[in-house]
Amino acid sequence: MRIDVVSIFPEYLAPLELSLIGKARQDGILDLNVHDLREFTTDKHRSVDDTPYGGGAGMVMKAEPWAQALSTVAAARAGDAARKPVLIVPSPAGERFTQALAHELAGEEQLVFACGRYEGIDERVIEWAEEHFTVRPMSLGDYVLNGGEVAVLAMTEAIVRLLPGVVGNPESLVEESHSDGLLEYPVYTKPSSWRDREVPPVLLSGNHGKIAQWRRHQQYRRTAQRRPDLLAEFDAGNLPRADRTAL
Ligand SMILES: COc1cccc(COC(=O)c2cn[nH]c2)c1
Repeated sequence: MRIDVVSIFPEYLAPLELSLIGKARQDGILDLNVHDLREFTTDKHRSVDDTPYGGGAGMVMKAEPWAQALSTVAAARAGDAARKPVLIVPSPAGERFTQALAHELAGEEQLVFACGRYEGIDERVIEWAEEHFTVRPMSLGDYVLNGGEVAVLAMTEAIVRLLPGVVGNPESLVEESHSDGLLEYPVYTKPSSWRDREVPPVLLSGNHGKIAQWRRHQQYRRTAQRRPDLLAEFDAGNLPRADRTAL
C-alpha cells in the first residue's frame, strides 16, 4: 500500500516511523510519503491560508497550494491507473471512521490524506479533487482538533495494522473490539491472585466451551453498559437466551 500525507506540519507524522508502522515501511509493506504543503506555495511568505469570504473568525486554507500538492501526489500513482486513489480529509464534518471502514480502506492500493488546519480547506478543493480522487471527508469522532494530523496518525495505524504481515499474529486481529460488532471481553494474566483480586475461576478451568461462553457474555454485558448504541445495531437476535437476562 502507498500512503501520501499532505500537511503544513510534516513533522507531526514522525511517529509513523516507529514500531509496527515503521517496520511495515522497512519491510516494503507500506510506502509512506509525507509532503509539506508549503512546498507547493509560490509567494514569498509561502502562505497557505487567508480570511474567509462571508466573514467570521479564523482563516481558511487557500485552494491553489492544495491543488498543486494533490496533483503531484495523483501523478505519483501506485497500482492500477484506472482506480482513483482515495483522498481522506479528516474533518469534524466527515463520515464516521469505524473498524469496518478501516478494513475497507486496507484494501485500497493508495490512500492520500489531506490535513486541514484553521477553519478548514476552501470547499472548491474538495469539488476539484473529485476528478482525480474518490474524496472522503472522515471524522474520528464528534469533537474538534486543531488539524487533521492526529486523526491521520490514528487512521493510518488502524488501517495499516490490518495489512498482511504487519502484526505478528494475525489471530490477534480476529477477536478484538468491534470486529464482531461488540466490545472486547476483559483480559487477565499472571498472577492469578493480585492484591486480593482473583482472576474469574472459569478462565483457569481449562473448559474452553465454558470460557468462550463466559467471554461472549462479558462482551454483551460490556457493550450494553458502555455502548448501548452498538447493541441496538448488533442484531440482539444473536443473543443466546441465557445472555439476554444480563442486559
Ligand atoms: C478539514 O478541515 C478541518 C478543520 C478543522 C480541523 C480539522 C481536523 O479534523 C478534526 O478536527 C476532526 C477529525 N475527526 N474529528 C475531528 C479539519
